[in-house]
Amino acid sequence: MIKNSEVRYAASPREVKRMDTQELRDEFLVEEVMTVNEIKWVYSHYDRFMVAGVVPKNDVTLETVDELKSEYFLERREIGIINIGGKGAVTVDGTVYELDNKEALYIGQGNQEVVFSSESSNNPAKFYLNSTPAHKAFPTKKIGTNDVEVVELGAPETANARTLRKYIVNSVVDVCQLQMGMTSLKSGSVWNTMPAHVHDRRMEVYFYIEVPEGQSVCHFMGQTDETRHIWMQNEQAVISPPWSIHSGSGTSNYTFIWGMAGENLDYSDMDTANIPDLR
Ligand SMILES: O=C(O)C(=O)C[C@H](O)C(=O)CO
Ligand SMILES: [Zn+2]
Repeated sequence: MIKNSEVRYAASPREVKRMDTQELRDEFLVEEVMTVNEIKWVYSHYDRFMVAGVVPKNDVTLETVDELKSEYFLERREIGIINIGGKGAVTVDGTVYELDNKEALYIGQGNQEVVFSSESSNNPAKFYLNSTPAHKAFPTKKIGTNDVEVVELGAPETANARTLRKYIVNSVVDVCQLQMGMTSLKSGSVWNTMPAHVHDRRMEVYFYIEVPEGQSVCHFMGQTDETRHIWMQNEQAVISPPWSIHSGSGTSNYTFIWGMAGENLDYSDMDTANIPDLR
C-alpha cells in the first residue's frame, strides 16, 4: 500500500464565507492533477469523491491508498476515466481497452488489476480519473465519442455558447453514483454553467482543460448570495461542494470535464439561480 493521497475535508458555507484567497485555494483547488508515471489522489469528504490524473510514459498500475483500507482500489469503488492526451490503453483484469483522445472508460466495482499505458511515450495518454464508492458491480464499458449524449447550450449573445457531452451518465452506462462529462466553450464564449445552479443532492468536481497559454479561468463558487472566486490555470481541478454554485468565466474559450456524485443520478435535478440575484 502506498501513501500517494491527500484528504480534503468537507467545509460548511459558514466556514467558507470567512476564508481568504489562500484558504479557499487550499480547501478546493487541486493544482497538480496530471502526474507522470504516478497517481496522486485527492480524497474529498464531499461524497467521498476521489480525483487524480496520470500520464503513463511507463505502465502505471492502479494501487489502493490508506484512506480506503481496502485490498485493492476498486474493492468498494467505481471509476471513470477520460483520456485528454495521445492514444493509450487501460487493461482491466487482463482485458485491454484502447482509449483515443476524448474517449472514456467506466470500470465497475470488483476489478482487481487496472494498468494504464500509452501507445507512445513521446505523445503519452493523459488519463483523468474520478472515483466514487459503489454498492454494486456494473460491467466495464468504453464510451467512444459517438456514444456520448450531446447537448448544445447557451448563445453567442450571452457569451455562453457551449457543447456539453455526457459520457458517464445512467442513460449511456450503468453506474452506482458517478457521472462524468465534458463541456467545450465555443470561440468567443467564456461563461460556463450560466445561469449558475446548485444541486444539494450532488457534489461536483471541475477539471479545466484546453485553456490557451497565457489565459486563465475564473471559477465561481459559494451560495448564490455569497459567492467567491478561484483563478485557475490549465489542467487544474476544483472541488464544488453540494451547497455551492459552480460556474466559470475565462479570458478565452476553454473546455472542462465535470464529475458528480451523491444522492441521485438525475442530471436535471438542479436549482437554477436567477442571474440578477447573484451576490
Ligand atoms: O456548462 C454547463 O452548463 C455544464 O457543463 C454544467 C455541468 O455539467 C453541471 O454543472 C452539471 O450539474
Ligand atoms: Zn452542476
